[in-house]
Amino acid sequence: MSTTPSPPTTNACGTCALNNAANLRRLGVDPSGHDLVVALAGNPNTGKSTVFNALTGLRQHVGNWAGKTVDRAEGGFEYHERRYKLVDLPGTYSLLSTSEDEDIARDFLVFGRPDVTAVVVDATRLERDLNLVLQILQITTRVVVAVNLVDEARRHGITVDFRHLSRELGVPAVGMAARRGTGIEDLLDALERVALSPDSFDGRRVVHRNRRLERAVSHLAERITQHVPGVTNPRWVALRLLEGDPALERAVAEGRLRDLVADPAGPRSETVPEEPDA
Ligand SMILES: Nc1nc2c(ncn2[C@@H]2O[C@H](COP(=O)(O)OP(=O)(O)OP(=O)(O)O)[C@@H](O)[C@H]2O)c(=O)[nH]1
Ligand SMILES: [Mg+2]
Repeated sequence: MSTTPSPPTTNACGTCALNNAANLRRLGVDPSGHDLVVALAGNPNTGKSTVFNALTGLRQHVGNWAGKTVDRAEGGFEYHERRYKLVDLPGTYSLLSTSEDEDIARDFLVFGRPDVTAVVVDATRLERDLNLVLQILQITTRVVVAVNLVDEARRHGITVDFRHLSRELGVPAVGMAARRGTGIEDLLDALERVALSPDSFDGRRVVHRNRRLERAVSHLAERITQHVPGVTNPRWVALRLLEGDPALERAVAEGRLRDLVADPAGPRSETVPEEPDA
């Protein structure tokens, strides 16, 4: 497990999103001129745009997602002399591919493989919002949970135990009141830690209580890993294939699965963290 971050350059960092530039461009995001790529995800109305503005100021560009009518904002910021590209994903309650917004957010996380994803959640609706966090953790464990609206929560007598939340999820959870700019520094620090030392975190993966489903997912995930060494999220791919996800089925049929889901640096040093049986 590496705890000493090395500067991320395209040549030195095998797992950085920049090595995935072709896929990023296909998704309509040009990462050139940046060292790291950060996605901003979250349920609608949790303060994503407020966080986005607090991080990027006026340095942002607004357009559409490639071939879609859905708005896309991207911008940049610098932190500790590294240039981060920030991509605002559409607000969604899930990633189950039941709407164009969900497709866009999901495809960006799976195929764009950002270095880190900040998931903005509403401190007054944590239970609802953690559903999306758990779904995202199935795809990538390079996650920071930005618990926004803590000022609003306080007014309702709600306090959040961030250390406990972070321990339970296996990734950093930081408190924010983005409208006042509170918590931005903590967010930046957590984004940097996850982006530079992703292997230091052990994001929670859901294990299915249905044994037959769990067996099928594990079996298929193993086959996928054999077929595509370096695949970053074999359990997620397995689950989607079992569900009959047309995009992934097409990728398998056309032999493109490797291009979409594999790490260019080859197999990662860690295995997918598993939970004990519930
Ligand atoms: N009290 C309080 N209000 C906030 C905070 N952050 C955002 N808001 C307010 O919450 C509302 C929604 O914020 P947005 O930033 O537009 O949320 P969003 O997630 O981008 O919303 P959609 O793009 O519509 O999904 C706005 O009225 C913000 O001013 C905060 O930290 N505290
Ligand atoms: Mg918004």
